[in-house]
Amino acid sequence: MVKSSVLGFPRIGPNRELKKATESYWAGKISAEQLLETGKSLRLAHWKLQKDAGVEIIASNDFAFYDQVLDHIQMFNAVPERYTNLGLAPIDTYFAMGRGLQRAAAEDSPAIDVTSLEMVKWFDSNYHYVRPTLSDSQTFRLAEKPKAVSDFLEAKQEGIHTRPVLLGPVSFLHLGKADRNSSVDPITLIDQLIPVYQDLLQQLKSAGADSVQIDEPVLVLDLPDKTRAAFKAAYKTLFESSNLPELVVATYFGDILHNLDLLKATPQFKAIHIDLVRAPAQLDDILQVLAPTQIISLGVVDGRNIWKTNFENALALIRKAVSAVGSDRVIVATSSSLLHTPHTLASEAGLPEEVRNWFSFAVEKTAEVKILAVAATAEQDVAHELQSNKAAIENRKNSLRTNDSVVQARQRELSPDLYKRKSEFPVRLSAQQAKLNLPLFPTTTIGSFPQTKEIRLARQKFTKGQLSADEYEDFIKKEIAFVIKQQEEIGLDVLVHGEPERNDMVQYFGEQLTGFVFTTHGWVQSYGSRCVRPPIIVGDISRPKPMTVKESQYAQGLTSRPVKGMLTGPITVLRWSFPRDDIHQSVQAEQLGLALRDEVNDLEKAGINVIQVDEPALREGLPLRKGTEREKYLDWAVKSFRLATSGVSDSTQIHSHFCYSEFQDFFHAIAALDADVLSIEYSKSDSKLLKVFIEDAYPRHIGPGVYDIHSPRVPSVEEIKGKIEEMLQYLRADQLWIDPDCGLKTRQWPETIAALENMVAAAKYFREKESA
Ligand SMILES: CN1c2c(nc(N)[nH]c2=O)NC[C@@H]1CNc1ccc(C(=O)N[C@@H](CCC(=O)N[C@@H](CCC(=O)N[C@@H](CCC(=O)O)C(=O)O)C(=O)O)C(=O)O)cc1
Ligand SMILES: N[C@@H](CCS)C(=O)O
Ligand SMILES: [Zn+2]
Repeated sequence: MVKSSVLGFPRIGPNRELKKATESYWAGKISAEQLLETGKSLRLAHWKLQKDAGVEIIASNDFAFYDQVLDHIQMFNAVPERYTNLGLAPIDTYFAMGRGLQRAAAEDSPAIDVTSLEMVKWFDSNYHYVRPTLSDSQTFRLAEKPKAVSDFLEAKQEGIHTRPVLLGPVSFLHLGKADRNSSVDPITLIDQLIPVYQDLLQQLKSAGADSVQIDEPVLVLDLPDKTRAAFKAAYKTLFESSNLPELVVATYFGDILHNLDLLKATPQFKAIHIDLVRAPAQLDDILQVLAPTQIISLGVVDGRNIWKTNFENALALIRKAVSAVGSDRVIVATSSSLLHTPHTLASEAGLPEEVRNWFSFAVEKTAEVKILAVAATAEQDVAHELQSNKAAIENRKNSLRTNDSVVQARQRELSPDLYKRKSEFPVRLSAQQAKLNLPLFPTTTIGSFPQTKEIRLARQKFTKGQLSADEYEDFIKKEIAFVIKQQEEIGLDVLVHGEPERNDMVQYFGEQLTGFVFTTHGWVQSYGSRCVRPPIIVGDISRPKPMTVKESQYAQGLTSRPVKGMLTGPITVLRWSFPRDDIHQSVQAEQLGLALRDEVNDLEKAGINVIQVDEPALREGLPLRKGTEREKYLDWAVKSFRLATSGVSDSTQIHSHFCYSEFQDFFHAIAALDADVLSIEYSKSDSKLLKVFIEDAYPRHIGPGVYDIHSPRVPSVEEIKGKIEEMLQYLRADQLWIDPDCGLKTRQWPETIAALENMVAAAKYFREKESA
């Protein structure tokens, strides 16, 4: 019998119960016990719904209060000393690593001030994980009550037999980094880590787990030889241990053909899971190398998008595997964890019926794996489901909703001059300076200011019709006026309007463009308690009318300082939405580039002289492996940005922003954007990262972030001065801008003002020093 399997389920709950409970706990409104209770009820609900759907292989330990990698850091006692020293309860140590902790001294406790561990993107997704941060004297020790074991037992107690999921040792180390003041290469710690896995796996076996899913997603990457060697040696040692459960190695987000020898060398894995949504062509080769009793787990239901699975295509792959190895050695599965998909379509009352029938969220995908597993050997038992799937796929293919002849005609007429600014940077810079007259070390922010409870509530009231359009507009105007006043008082040089009118930097644009539809409950976790509701691209995209001009123009009218117009770039809108899978993403990016070009030009016409086009997702879109695909991607991605930004005059200053600092592997593309000013995330990075700007003699302006915005802690003036000093080792004073790592929407006002005041003071110090 072909079994069905879900590699992991979204944990936030149908109504973001986890987010609400976690934030309430942080605010001191509920106890740790109440938070743990919410976690437990979500886990049980999610296991139960999978069981009720008939899924045979259900994951446990896929739940996390903040992040699953952070869970492993704590489970292996790989917690840096600066957190263990604080004497906090385990759950608070956990959150301190996730989000930092700053607490004033009280009678019975000293002051606490720790930054968070670095958070980075999980492969090419919009999810962030907490990076294992390891020291030269690193040791690992299994927690007394490992979470993977207690979660397994919790499910068992409810009569649900699960397959625990662990992040594998090679991925754990490969995704980690050396702590500051350490230089350890994480993968060299593998021999110390393996005994911990041995112990954990044995404990899981004793608890009753017959099989464990061990995720080694790094197998889809180009791995250095030392990491490949570590994989072979680590699993050789593991498989020599007695009393282990069966191990299923899971890979996702790409093919593993370039690392196939590693799997050939480890035939003891009971099963191999592969992502056939991303890389269907790998199936043939994998089938060739399966060991005689090894099982193949086929990831045919997309864990990264919301489209209904094309059952006919999926069944073709499943049948191929069944005929090669027999039905008992085939599992039908989600391509990856369903973490990246919203909870259920059942909550979406507002979607047009035609479109709704094209989608499948986590609950519906859970049903899909089961239907496909049954269909593999007993098609007639699910004939009705197969028929309605076919009808939905056909309906989407033939829908008029997807085609807009005007957009398509405009795309056919694009000429090379649309991608080029009028003059080179030096000419533009003089024109911009003449207009803006900015000091050395100009200060600015990245766009958003605190999205307060009042702002969100006002928007909610407006959406529900409890506030009229005029009332809402007045409310937003007041917010903008407040933000402008604060910035003037703080002494910033280039101001922003603060983005109070935006629910999210992508959703807001999607809502104003044709070709998109929206959910009301389609939340997906982005990091920690933060969620996003990605819009869904269903058809050709265009901009019926200006999207941001009113707010920017209003803000500019309130001040004599320049106000930056603020847009989200084509690649970021594309990647943080659920894209179409029926046309190439480059076509969608081009449509977005054109829509944004119109907006940039309209902003300029409205008197906005500085325009920022955020592209934080540019890096995420980079194919995970090196090679020609990367260059092809970068070519169309850069073009879409240039299409959006090249229509302006020399004196209009184009900024772009990236909240990551890893440019090394595609710096040429960042340079090719030809933006006048780049702001990048930097505060938690090694200063050597800036070397790339010197090596390439980067001529334009750069604002590496001087403080972390994910944490409520306020950086001191001295701390910020230290950062600027570091930057000056690599960047010229006349090209350096001073700004935070990213937008301030998740912060509260008091810490925002305090941090920005310190930032401005630090900038002024260098400004004076330079002109002395
Ligand atoms: C810059 N980042 C972003 C990413 N992806 C995006 N799509 N957007 C981004 O900004 N990826 C990388 C990073 C990740 N960073 C963040 C930072 C912050 C958030 C965040 O704050 N998310 C909010 C939800 C934002 C939103 O859509 N808000 C809506 C709805 C608000 C809401 O919950 N309303 C309540 C009622 C009001 C109340 O009680 O508060 C409700 O509907 O029940 C809005 O503002 O209107 C979050 O809360 O998690 C995400 C990613
Ligand atoms: N302008 C946006 C960029 C976030 S990446 C903001 O400030 O929130
Ligand atoms: Zn950012």
